[in-house]
Amino acid sequence: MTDGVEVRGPLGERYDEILTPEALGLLAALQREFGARRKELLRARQERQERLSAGGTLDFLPETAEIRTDDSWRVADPAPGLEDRRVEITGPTDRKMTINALNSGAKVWLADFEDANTPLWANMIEGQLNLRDALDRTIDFTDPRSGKSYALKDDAQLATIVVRPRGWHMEEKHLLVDGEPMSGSLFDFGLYMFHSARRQLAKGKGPYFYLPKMESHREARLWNDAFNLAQDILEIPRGTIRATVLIETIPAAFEMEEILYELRDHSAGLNAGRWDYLFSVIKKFRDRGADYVLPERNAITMTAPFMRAYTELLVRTCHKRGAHAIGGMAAFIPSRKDPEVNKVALEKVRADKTRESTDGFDGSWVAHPDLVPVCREVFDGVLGDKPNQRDRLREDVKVSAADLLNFKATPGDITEAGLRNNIDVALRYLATWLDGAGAVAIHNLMEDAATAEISRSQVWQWIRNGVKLKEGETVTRELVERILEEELANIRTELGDAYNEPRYNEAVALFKQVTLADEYSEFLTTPAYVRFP
Ligand SMILES: CC(=O)SCCNC(=O)CCNC(=O)[C@H](O)C(C)(C)COP(=O)(O)OP(=O)(O)OC[C@H]1O[C@@H](n2cnc3c(N)ncnc32)[C@H](O)[C@@H]1OP(=O)(O)O
Ligand SMILES: O=CC(=O)O
Ligand SMILES: [Mg+2]
Repeated sequence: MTDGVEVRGPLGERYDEILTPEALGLLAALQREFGARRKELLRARQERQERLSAGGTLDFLPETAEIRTDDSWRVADPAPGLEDRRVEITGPTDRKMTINALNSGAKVWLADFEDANTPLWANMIEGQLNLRDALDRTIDFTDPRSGKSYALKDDAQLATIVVRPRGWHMEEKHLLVDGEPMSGSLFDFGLYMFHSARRQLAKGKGPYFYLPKMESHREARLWNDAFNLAQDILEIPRGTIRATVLIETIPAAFEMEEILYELRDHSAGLNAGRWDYLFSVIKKFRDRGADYVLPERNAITMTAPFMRAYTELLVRTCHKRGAHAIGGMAAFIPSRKDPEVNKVALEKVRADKTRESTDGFDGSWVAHPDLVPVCREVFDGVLGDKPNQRDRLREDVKVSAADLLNFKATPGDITEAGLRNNIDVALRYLATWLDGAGAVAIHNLMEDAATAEISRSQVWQWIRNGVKLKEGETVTRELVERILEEELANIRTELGDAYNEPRYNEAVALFKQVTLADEYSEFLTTPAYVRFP
């Protein structure tokens, strides 16, 4: 037992290999050093929210202008395995998907403890075991249901692993340090560092991370300090870690350059996390009336002026500082059973990746192994043999604060079908999440924590602002409750024997909590997490 550390989660098979006294010692050191600062930064988010709800706005920070105008600094050179990132596959860390993702032909695998993951204790610990086993090449297994066997290809053919820990808002309630639940971010980061950093270095790569849902450069500084402490404790040189930051909140879009600067010795660039970005826009301006109400989710595309402003600025900022700019997730999922669905998905993804590669992104994300070839082909078209296009400076891009906040120019409506879709998708997703899976295909689209946040937040915002549907009816609690019952009945009929009554009952309760309550829940996953043992 490590002093002051209490493991509250059950100890499954081989958990002791992950929760060693030395690993717990690193977690305790990280939590003790940074736990209070994390809470302060979360309070700062709240204060900014209060200012926005009271009519304030967002702008580039005057106090950091010097960082933006100083042309002399650049981020670290790309680390081994991260020079060429033209295709990145994302996904959860269960055993089968770990092998499939590593074998997929993508350059990078984002091993996800965030949007695509339900933070069940078992998922968190077994995910770490799977990552470690993959590095030791002891992960081969046979699926007991299908009988299919899985094995890793040769190391040279495997994707580079980049781990995405949970965001700063999440806690790991199964691990108490001095009586308090520790930060989920530091838990995921610390365990991966402890078990996998040296293994990665032995393979000529390194401990690499994707950092989610940040709202300010001060949060990036916290990560940078955590990197330095972990590297010092583990006696790994500072600067070994590399981290790509997801720009996926609207406040962070105003601090891209400062975020790169804070992490410059550890930076591996920025990624345009479009789904959480949309969620953040809705969340931050949720109380601000009609001018801030976006069209229904499926109507908002990456060509909406405010989305273009954000992605164009991201490429410009990254390349100015020598950093990679990585594109986001097109949600269309291919099908091995339905050729028409497959064709549509491939066309949509091709169009999305074509826009990104033309804009100057150095690579992009896919959600499924069958999308790797199309993404690779599109980026091959602009990159050829070059590993990236960081030399495309995009000095033509001029983006103002008003461009980033230009929500009014977004084409699209709010219809009853849009409201029904938000309710239906949120219910199905919540039932899946509560069952332990954080990503699922619904109506041929990938759904994860970020997309579900958009659906439930739109419902809350439309009620709060008394939005009128295109058909004429005003969105009220009563209307949402009526449609909820209707959509639930449809799901029950469609699923038949597979309908899981208790799970859906729980999903309904959670949905009501996060859409009908006066008070807005900052994150869907916070009240959802309370429902786990
Ligand atoms: C907003 C954001 O943050 S985006 C990033 C976070 N979201 C994600 O990462 C989602 C990643 N994608 C997924 O989880 C999955 O693709 C899903 C849940 C959407 C669909 O999965 P499935 O229903 O299993 O798809 P499907 O049946 O077509 O899968 C075919 C095979 O590909 C595998 N596969 C599918 N997606 C992935 C993936 N992302 N990584 C690894 N393997 C995958 C499946 O395991 C399956 O393998 P098998 O043939 O050996 O059994
Ligand atoms: O994490 C990615 C996103 O789009 O959200
Ligand atoms: Mg996200």
